[in-house]
Amino acid sequence: MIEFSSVTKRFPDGTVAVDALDLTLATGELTVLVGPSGCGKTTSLRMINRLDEASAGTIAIDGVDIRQHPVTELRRGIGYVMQHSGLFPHRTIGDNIATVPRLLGWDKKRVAARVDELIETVGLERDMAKRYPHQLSGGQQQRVGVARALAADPPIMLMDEPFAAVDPIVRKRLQDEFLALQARLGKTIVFVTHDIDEAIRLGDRIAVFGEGGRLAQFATPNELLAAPKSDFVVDFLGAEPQLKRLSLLPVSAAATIEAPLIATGATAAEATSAADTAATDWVLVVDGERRILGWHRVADYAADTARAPESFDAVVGAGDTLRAALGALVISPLGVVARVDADGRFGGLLAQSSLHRALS
Ligand SMILES: Nc1ncnc2c1ncn2[C@@H]1O[C@H](COP(=O)(O)OP(=O)(O)OP(=O)(O)O)[C@@H](O)[C@H]1O
Repeated sequence: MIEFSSVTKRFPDGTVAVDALDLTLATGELTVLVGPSGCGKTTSLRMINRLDEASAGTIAIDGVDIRQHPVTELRRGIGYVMQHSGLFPHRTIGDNIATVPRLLGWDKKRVAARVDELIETVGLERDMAKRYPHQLSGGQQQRVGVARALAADPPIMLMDEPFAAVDPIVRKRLQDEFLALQARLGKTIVFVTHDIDEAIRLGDRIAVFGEGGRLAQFATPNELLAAPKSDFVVDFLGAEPQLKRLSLLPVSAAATIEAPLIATGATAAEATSAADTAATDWVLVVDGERRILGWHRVADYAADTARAPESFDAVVGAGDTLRAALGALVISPLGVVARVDADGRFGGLLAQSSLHRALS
């Protein structure tokens, strides 16, 4: 746990970068500090590893004031990923990653094994260890930056806009990989960005900073989008907060509605009864494994039970988000989306009311 208590940072020229910050960052969570330029995010981050010293207040890690230990000891437990990767340009990738383990006096074999392991962990090729930073793409350099910060397996990681310098497609890939990595490693991460969408994607919790280094709101992404505390936060969240919420919620978060299902070869009476129960004028046809074969209007089916079903493509997987469900819903001829499991078996129907209830 990292705890800011009434922390203020005033620079010698009088600039108040952080103003009376109270903030508790939970162990094992990824907390994002987000806000407009100059609002004190980086300064807050740099105070945790004492690259900047607080002018007033205290910062404690697991209940111990960070000033109680020598700085070198403090930093040993804190990985730091800088904007633009901050790699040493004249050292190879391997040597860059090995920086902290060597400082800690690990023997050569252990350092080499750790470098190999980390290069793979962050999704690079092993032979890249011999290259120099300028021989890598921006995205690859950022991966090396992450590997270097992870080298001594610190419990805490500070990340200052680590993915800001790469294009949106690479950024999204790095974010996905990083989320998968964090799911495995469970580090306590403090992540600075000015990009609210990145904050929403990555954060377990988000601290929104306002002008003058004051905390505007601290909440989970869903809480933030559902109940922004001030006009400033509303503005900062940007357009379509409800769509952003849908992209955070899994399909499983929405209640399903009654589904008019029939098996192939069902009688007209069975189809009518299924449709009546679900208050529809159509039915979905499933096979013996509950895989969707298509749909019929009940009236058409009653006239000819041998007719081929219409195709039904409005389908989402259980692991998809409600935003994907909404995308499928708007092009669904029946105004519903079917949830299916990994084997394509029917798992329930969602309608607009399902999404509405999930958001309210
Ligand atoms: N060494 C310094 N001396 C004086 N003022 C500083 C110093 N470092 C930062 N500041 C000021 O403190 C304020 C907060 O800066 P900080 O870098 O923490 O903001 P930020 O939210 O991280 O901004 P950005 O997103 O642009 O990086 C700014 O007004 C900045 O100009």
